[in-house]
Amino acid sequence: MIKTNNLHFHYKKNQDVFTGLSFEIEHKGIIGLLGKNGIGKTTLLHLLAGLIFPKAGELKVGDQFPMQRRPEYLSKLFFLPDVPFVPQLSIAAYTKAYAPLYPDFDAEKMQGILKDFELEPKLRLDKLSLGQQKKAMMAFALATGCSLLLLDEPTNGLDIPSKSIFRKILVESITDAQTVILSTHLVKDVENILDGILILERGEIVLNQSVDQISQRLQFVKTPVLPEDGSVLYYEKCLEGYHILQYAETDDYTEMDIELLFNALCHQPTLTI
Ligand SMILES: Nc1ncnc2c1ncn2[C@@H]1O[C@H](COP(=O)(O)OP(=O)(O)OP(=O)(O)O)[C@@H](O)[C@H]1O
Repeated sequence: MIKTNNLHFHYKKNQDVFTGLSFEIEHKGIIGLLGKNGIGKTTLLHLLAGLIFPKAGELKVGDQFPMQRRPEYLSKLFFLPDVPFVPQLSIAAYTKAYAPLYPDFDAEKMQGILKDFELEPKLRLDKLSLGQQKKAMMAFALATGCSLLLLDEPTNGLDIPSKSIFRKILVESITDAQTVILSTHLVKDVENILDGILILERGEIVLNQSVDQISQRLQFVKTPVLPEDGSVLYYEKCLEGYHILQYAETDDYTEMDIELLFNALCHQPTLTI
């Protein structure tokens, strides 16, 4: 479980990023940390990775405090930054040097993912394009078997085929014991693979629910005419007329549109889902 309680953080005085952030994530699986540019997604991942420390309040992952940077926590955690740091090593040499830090590292899995991404282990990491570096590091991250994977903007810089390979590999690789938190402002890139959604807006978590809970409570409907019965929580104009978000009144399942939900919560952060 990930728990923050009254968490405060700023880089510079009088420029607060978080002033009392409190939330809990109990479920495992793939969790999308969504929010606009500059809202604090990377900051939250850095705090979870123990790279920066809370100014006040509590941040706990299971029974560990990330800021203590205990080896037993760090060996179960992998953080993949938006722009990965890569040494002047081949993928194979990097793996040989760093895999021993992760007790559950699966070399076969790494080879399989590299193959899916069409990368040869002999390639030098520092000579790859940004997208290729991200794919190589993604392969390493998934092979670590860490119980917490923090992926910052994982699809940023990937071409269109690589984005769908990434989604497929991620879904196939993750076990029930793992939690992946992936931050993105490209919500369409991760639609359909998320188990949970965390939306950050103006220093607060405005949505923290599983996709199942959201699908049970909300309906996403396209309609030529805007209902005037007060059932509409949020709407956007579209080619077919209106794309509306409303509370589910029937058991009919509708396909979730994360972008519509995200926009609804950015416009009305107090909306109760
Ligand atoms: N090293 C830093 N020093 C000072 N301010 C910083 C630093 N890193 C981030 N910030 C500020 O903290 C706030 C949150 O930044 P953060 O990078 O966490 O946002 P983000 O949600 O990840 O944005 P994006 O989607 O653009 O990556 C922003 O106002 C940013 O300007």
